[in-house]
Amino acid sequence: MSLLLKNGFGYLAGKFQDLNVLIENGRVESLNQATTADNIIDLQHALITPGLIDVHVHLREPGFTNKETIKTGSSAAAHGGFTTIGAMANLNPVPDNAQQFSQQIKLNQSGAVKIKQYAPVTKQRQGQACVNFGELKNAGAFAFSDDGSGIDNARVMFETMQQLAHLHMPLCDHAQDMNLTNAGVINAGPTAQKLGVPGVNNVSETAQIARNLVLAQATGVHYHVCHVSTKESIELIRIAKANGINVTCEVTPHHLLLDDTDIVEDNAQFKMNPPLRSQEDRLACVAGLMDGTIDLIATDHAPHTDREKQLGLLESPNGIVGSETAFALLYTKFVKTGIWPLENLIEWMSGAAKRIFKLTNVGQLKIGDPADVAVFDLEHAATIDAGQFLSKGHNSPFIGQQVYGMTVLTLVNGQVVYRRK
Ligand SMILES: NC(=O)N[C@@H](CC(=O)O)C(=O)O
Ligand SMILES: [Zn+2]
Repeated sequence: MSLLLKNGFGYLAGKFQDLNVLIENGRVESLNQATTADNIIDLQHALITPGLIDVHVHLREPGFTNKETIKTGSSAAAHGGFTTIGAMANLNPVPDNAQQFSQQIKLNQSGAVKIKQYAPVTKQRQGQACVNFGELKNAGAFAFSDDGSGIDNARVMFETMQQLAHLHMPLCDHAQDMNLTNAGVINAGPTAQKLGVPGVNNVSETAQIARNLVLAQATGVHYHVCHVSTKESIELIRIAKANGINVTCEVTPHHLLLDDTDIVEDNAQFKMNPPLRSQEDRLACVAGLMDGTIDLIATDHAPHTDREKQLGLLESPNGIVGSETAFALLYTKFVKTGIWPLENLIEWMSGAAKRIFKLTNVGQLKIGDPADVAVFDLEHAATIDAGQFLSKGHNSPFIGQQVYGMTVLTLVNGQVVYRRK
């Protein structure tokens, strides 16, 4: 069976051009010659991109399936145009041994998109005893992360980096020194003061990155910083890169789009970790991406129940959903306004992750590649509506916003995993 995606346009050979993508046996057969196929979908001049890649999501299964499941989380990803996602290990049980990890990989196969599974760095993600890295690499770990928690013990981090350097595996760091967070629930600053809640200082992130950059340099490990959020962190990473340290980092859509001045009342839809920082920090994130200090965009999709998020800033858990809104929000805010070239956004949301994490079996809209493809409607406005989410989580600060660039179609290995009704 062949499928032709007709009358689209996409970025090819350095420019945007009309595309007619022919897919056969799950692979891209040609990009602009075909006129017929067994099945034809007329894209009506929508944008075709390589399937987006999100290296930072929380799928919650097993352990927290009231918040999300592999099925709902991966369907949400497909709805956002993502065809490959990196799933974090803050699950219950934590997949911290080969048997549990293999079980997790099996569970992940029920997903609508390709799921790369992170292994934890320490047993039970407690930051104390390291997992057996070699065993988990062999079981299929794509990278290691204790995401959700920082690793406060420098010796644990140093030994981890030594071993992962040896195994050629990335260490993905949720950089946060728990001794410095001051039990904060939003960014430290005027907004926290006004609302009368404790604030998280920038140094809780940046100090740990500083230490870890030193350790990364000493070990040569690929050190990847998850959801970077402070201007000081970005400046340190900029200097580290200039000095040849093997560091990469990601930024979330919300740290590019929002800052703590957007929090006008006690509303936990604005509570996540790291918190929305100051406007200066937000602008540093945008500048860091544009000058190459920040390598890619990842959503940190972190679903929680409606009930949990109604608890208010002090009591509710950290995190917001992101899979289903990321591309449209960023397209609308930064591309439609002329701030970013469209091809950069596509690179930051797909190609960069494939390159940096050396992802295999992930298509990039090249002839012979697996047909992992996304199609976006740049012409018509839509309103972000939690009722349309396929995620179990509705915890988004962006509900009600008008955007362009909603997903029309998502294919994984040539199979339709999302199609707009
Ligand atoms: N990013 C978040 O705000 N929450 C994440 C964990 C985490 O990274 O803290 C979650 O799993 O809910
Ligand atoms: Zn995190």
